[in-house]
Amino acid sequence: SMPASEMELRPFDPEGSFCLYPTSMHIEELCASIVRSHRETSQYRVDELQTLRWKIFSREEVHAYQSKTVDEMWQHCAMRLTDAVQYVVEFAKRIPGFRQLGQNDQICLLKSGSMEVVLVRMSRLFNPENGTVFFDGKFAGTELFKSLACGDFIAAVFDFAHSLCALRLTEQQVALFSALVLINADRPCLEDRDRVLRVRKDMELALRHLLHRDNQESLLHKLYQKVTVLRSLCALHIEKLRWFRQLYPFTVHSLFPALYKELFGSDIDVQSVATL
Ligand SMILES: CCS(=O)(=O)c1ccc(CNC(=O)N2CC3(CCCC3)c3nc(-c4c(OC)ncnc4C4CC4)ccc32)cc1
Repeated sequence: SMPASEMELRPFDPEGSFCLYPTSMHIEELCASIVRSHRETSQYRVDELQTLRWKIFSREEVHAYQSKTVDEMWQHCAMRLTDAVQYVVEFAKRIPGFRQLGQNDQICLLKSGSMEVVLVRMSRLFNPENGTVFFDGKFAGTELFKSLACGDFIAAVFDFAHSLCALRLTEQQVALFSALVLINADRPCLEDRDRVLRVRKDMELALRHLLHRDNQESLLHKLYQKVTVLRSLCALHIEKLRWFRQLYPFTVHSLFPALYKELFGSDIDVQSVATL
């Protein structure tokens, strides 16, 4: 988090909490704009997920998933993931300041951060009462993903969703935390780190402002701890992806063109997409 000294340096009048950096928005407006972007780009609203809680996969349906080959189940999951990643791309494009970054830095932040945001959003899809997550239209337990042959990874994903769920974040807090996860000035692939850092500082201010307003400042360090877990989960994910790609090179190859054509539409090499 930002040391107090830096807070003083920033042009910032306590009354209006007006910050002069690129977004030239009041922090209140910045919060409202990020929350709106999150709502507009969430595949499911929280109240919809509430009404769907009772829709759980039957034994036969679970068995059908478990009967898929490793290759088929990875393809199926990849499609679900690619849908989710496309919504995250839309969210990113609506974050004030993101579109003002260089094109390569926008792609760099998305390549390195979209999986982390998918994981943050997954906590909204998680039902802690029965440890299931909303996937493919119903709620599924870890056993549904057995044929992925990544039991340890899926268990870690569910554990993370459970632990984030336990913080009982509001939609606004999820929105601002997602923006903070995405606008990360430490990504190795960045070209203009300082520009990203300025947008990042606005995201930090917005989150601190919201947590102060919600009288939940104690959440801030818990959220920063979650960022470390996110990083390790994504590293584990990339390990699994590499393992899978060695086993099924053609499956992965057929997957990627759809992804980067859809999401990035620029001539980045397939290798870099694989690190998504
Ligand atoms: C991105 C395109 S790509 O570069 O071609 C690409 C890259 C990686 C893969 C393989 N990983 C994968 O499929 N994963 C990983 C993760 C778990 C950790 C993060 C997202 C995940 N999660 C789910 C999943 C859910 O898994 C438990 N539960 C609910 N929803 C979802 C999806 C968000 C809709 C569904 C698949 C899925 C495939 C394709």
